[in-house]
Amino acid sequence: PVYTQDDVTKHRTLEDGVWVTYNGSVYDITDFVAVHPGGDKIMLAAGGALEPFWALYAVHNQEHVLEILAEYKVGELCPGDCKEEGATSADPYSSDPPRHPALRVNSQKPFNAEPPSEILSENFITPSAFFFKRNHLPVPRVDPHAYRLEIHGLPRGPVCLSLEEIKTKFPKHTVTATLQCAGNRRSDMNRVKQVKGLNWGISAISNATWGGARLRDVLVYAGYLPGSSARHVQFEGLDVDPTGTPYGASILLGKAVSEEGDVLLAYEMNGEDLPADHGYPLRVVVPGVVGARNVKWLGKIVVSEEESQSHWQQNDYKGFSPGTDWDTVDFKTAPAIQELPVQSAITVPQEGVVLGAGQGTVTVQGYAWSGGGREVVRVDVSLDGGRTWNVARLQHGEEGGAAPAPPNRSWAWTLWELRAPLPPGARELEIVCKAVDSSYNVQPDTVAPIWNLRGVLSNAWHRVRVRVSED
Ligand code: HEM
Repeated sequence: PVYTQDDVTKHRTLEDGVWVTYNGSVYDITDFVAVHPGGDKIMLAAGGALEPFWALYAVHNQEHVLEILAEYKVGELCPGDCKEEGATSADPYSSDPPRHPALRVNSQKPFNAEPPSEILSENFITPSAFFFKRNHLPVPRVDPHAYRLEIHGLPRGPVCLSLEEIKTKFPKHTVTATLQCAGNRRSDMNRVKQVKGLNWGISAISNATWGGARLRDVLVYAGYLPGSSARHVQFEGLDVDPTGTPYGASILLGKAVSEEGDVLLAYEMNGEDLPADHGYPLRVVVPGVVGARNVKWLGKIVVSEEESQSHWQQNDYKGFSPGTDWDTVDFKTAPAIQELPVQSAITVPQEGVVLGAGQGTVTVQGYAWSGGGREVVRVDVSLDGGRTWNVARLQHGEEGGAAPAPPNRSWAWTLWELRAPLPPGARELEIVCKAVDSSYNVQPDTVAPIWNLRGVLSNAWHRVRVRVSED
């Protein structure tokens, strides 16, 4: 039999059956779940594809694993996008791409979702399927042959480039860079007092290798010369609201033209064409700068004396005092967020888990990152709510074969780990982490003093409470 992705997605529990797909086939693995050597992690794949998980857990790249899987085959997956025709209703989201069911969805339309945090720190490079998705509008379907990028505001006059020209006229450059949503960890602020915005956990952050043309090279081609009075580079997406207004944002021209800014017009993510959710066929990647300025489905660039006048540049993505509320806020008084502050969070163990005292040690893992290319120089971890501290072992990209980042160009996150003896007799641990960047910026210890009405820039010490069993 042939099954659609929808048929597979319906099978996500032991009661309804657990189905997965692999290489175009469908498997009913309900009976295998209890005997899986890797434990109940297998349930993360329920209703979706195995490939992105097996990219994380390379132990599966062996023949005997495929032999086990073959025993559970029940049919084929409908090739291509087998959505029922006629469903192309007036819904502007009807052409959104399929997504992996393991993502934790914060909003379906527009699609906003984060990966389960326990898998976030499994790999230095986040597989694209699990990279957090933050869309403001429906995903535009762009024909790569008809695609054109317009560039305005430079001496050569309006310049228009096809995708092929962007790929062939300019050298390809790759950059490994972490993107973080301004609202990452907003749920911590919500616990202090309700804010407006998607209730992101700790996983609205991910790391990928991006490939494309340098924005600098494209601007120089369009006639950019130092000394112009322009200060900003505005970007417009091809994603539009019902009135036809596109998503828009801007960055400083200085960042865009700097030899060391590494700003890309990216057409590749992790060695493949950009996925639809990440801006196919072309997006901006602005390393060290808040996700919101990394405009996807890029249609237009304007070099200007002015910032982008878009809603998202002017009336959103700004920080305010904890004393400012929706009656008193004046968005004109705060600058648009560009570089983000130093951040870290604990991905393992998860809140509420029970550790076995018999093991004698606890392993704590997480991520740390800072904006503006500032390197993470230290991560401190406490097992007792912040009274005593240990220094975590940092894992920069080099262990994965990446070259060390030059000074002030640490665009990628740092994963870290601490293995420490369990404090004797402790029945409960309050695990805390905090990172230090190369400018010796530190994270604030509590959320309340940095609370703001939009719930952005949430970077207080991350705390996770776990219990220790008696055995
Ligand atoms: C039907 C799908 C799957 C099959 C047939 C399968 C099979 C296996 C097998 C045979 C091993 C032992 C490999 C060895 O040591 O030689 C293993 C280990 C493991 N699996 Fe899976 N697996 C599946 C899905 C998954 C998924 C979706 C995940 C994660 C989300 C996962 C996570 C793991 C982990 C972490 C281990 C390593 C455990 C350890 O190192 O002790 N597996 N799996």
